[in-house]
Amino acid sequence: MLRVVAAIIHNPQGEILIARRPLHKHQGGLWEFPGGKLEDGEEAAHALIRELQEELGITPTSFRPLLIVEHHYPDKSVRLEVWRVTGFDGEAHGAEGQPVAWVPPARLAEYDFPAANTPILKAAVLPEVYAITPDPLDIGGDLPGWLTPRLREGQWLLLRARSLSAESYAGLAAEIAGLCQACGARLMLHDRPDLLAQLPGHGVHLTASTLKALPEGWRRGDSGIGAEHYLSFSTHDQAELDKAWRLGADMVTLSPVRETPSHPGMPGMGWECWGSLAVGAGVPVYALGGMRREDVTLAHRYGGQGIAGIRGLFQD
Ligand SMILES: Nc1nc2c([nH]c(=O)n2[C@H]2C[C@H](O)[C@@H](COP(=O)(O)OP(=O)(O)OP(=O)(O)O)O2)c(=O)[nH]1
Ligand SMILES: [Mg+2]
Repeated sequence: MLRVVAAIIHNPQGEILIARRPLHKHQGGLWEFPGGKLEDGEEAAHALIRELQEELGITPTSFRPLLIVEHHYPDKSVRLEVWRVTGFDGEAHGAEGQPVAWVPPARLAEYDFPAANTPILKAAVLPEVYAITPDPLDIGGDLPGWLTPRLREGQWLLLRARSLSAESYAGLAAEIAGLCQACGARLMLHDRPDLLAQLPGHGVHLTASTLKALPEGWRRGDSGIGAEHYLSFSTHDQAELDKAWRLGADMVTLSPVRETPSHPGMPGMGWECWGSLAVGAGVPVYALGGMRREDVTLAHRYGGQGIAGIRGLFQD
């Protein structure tokens, strides 16, 4: 397997840098995230710095692992180790004569990328905050009413409502899908891939017990989860993270970072342990368990995509 590093580089305007692969190269003519092959015995972080200096004339100063994608082309297999770069020295330009472009994340879909890039393009637009709805019972029953003033464009929402029957959940999900669509928010269904077909939902979040029950040969299509949908799993340890990655997760939550009132007696793993798991997960990881907004910075420092949670993550 060919080991490659690739970079999602952000500028202060929130745009992402892409480059066009020279025609004569593998996957030539398609757009890519700058990067290249590791040299023998080279560390990934070193390769990242070297490739960005060679290809763009910049030196990354702030970066972290984001995801790992293994893809089999008919002619070769690649392992793309994708990093997020949020700070760099120098002015990015096509140092090897290749066209480059700064693109707002929402417009990446207008460019043609190699097939291996599908999960990378999905990861590129993931938010920092993955908000989980409170149970309707805990906020007086009217979740749509509670959500309406709190929903924001670009927000991601996991609709969790454990107190509802399967049928009531489907009805509520339909209503909230409408609210999300109206304001440009994204809806993740809780453990209900069966509803994806009828709802303009964006994805599904499967619990750790569902993950455990899924056979190793499971593929997302088996449950009606398309390549365009986001697939997320709840995980708590290395074994669950590994399985989520093998089953093709686009993102995961990893918990509990801290002990929470909802799981008394379940001690938090703490940031050090959380970070050591998140960095090697191969998939964007959200910290869950006692999160406050200001914890986003910590989640990033420890190699995560951001934070997930219920209380404190909705703006009033
Ligand atoms: N850098 C990069 N490579 C990608 C992406 N998607 C994708 O399938 N690839 C594949 C194409 C290539 O087979 C491989 C990267 O090799 P490369 O041609 O960039 O390697 P390099 O920069 O070291 O180039 P060279 O020394 O061979 O000229 O990974 C992507 O987004 N970025
Ligand atoms: Mg390259």
